Amino acid sequence: MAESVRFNARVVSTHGKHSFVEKNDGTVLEATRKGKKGDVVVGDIAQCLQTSPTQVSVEKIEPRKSLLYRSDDLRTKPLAANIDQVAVVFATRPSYNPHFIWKALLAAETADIPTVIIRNKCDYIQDEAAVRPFIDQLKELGAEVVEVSATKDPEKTREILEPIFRDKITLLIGQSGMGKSTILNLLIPGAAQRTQEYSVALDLGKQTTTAARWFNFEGGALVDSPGFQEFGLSHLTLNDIMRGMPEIRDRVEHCRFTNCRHLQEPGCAVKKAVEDGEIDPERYAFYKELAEEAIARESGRY
Ligand SMILES: Nc1nc2c(ncn2[C@@H]2O[C@H](COP(=O)(O)OP(=O)(O)OP(=O)(O)O)[C@@H](O)[C@H]2O)c(=O)[nH]1
Ligand SMILES: [Zn+2]
Repeated sequence: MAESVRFNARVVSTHGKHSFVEKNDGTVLEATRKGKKGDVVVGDIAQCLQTSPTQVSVEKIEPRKSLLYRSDDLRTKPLAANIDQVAVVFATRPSYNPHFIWKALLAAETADIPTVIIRNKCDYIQDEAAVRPFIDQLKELGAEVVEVSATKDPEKTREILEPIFRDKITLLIGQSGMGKSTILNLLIPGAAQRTQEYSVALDLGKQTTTAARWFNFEGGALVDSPGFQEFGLSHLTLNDIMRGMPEIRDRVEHCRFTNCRHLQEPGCAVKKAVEDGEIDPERYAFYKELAEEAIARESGRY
């Protein structure tokens, strides 16, 4: 093949310095990025220059329609690019962390990406009473929630999820063990095995695939992210947090001070709503924790 062949291709997985891109015809090629490290994100459209029959060099990344981040104390990492929606999978067993789901909602809201929440394992009917208030609250917060049982009723699960995922690029996230892989494999048989093939091709071993992976699905795509227990938000500002929580955002105009941070300020409409039982104390505690962290970060920065 001529060395000067150039084309655009989708980044379907990243592994440190290496990534894989998929051409329109379905061919997957190994890609390297010269000079710049770590700026290739799953979901990116990469301008490629073919360097061998199986390899390309990424020359440039096309402008992104969206970019979702997650962060820890040390750094902020892009999770996926160009996604249309985030699907958060959770189940009552093993136990879920409400903060994980709230943080995912907040991160997506800040990145201007809609969210759908998938409650899996609804065959555990004995957990129904405990989980219902949480689901009702998610709906009140404006989230779309669907309930499925990927192993007990795969047919129905497919019926519910197909129309949600069709023609869209969806990032799947969830804490470990919630059934994300089961759902992915139900919709795209063999998806989990394909993930391993990438690692084998690069001789990376099974453990090294830690970034997101792209799978074409019915005119759109499912992007699988690694199971993680925490969804860090240290890239958000205090303003992002206030604007990203509907029950805070809707009350700020009634606070006495226009720059109210809803912590110790007198005449705060948010704190009043907590006292009056209109805002869930747990949601306020979640806000307070994130807000205090953001304030500490912002004051440390200047
Ligand atoms: N009872 C029940 N079990 C399920 C359901 N869906 C998945 N499971 C089981 O839950 C366990 C975890 O499922 P996985 O699909 O591996 O979970 P995951 O979210 O991909 O977890 P990680 O691989 O750690 O990210 C497996 O034993 C599944 O068989 C369900 O609808 N009901
Ligand atoms: Zn206030």
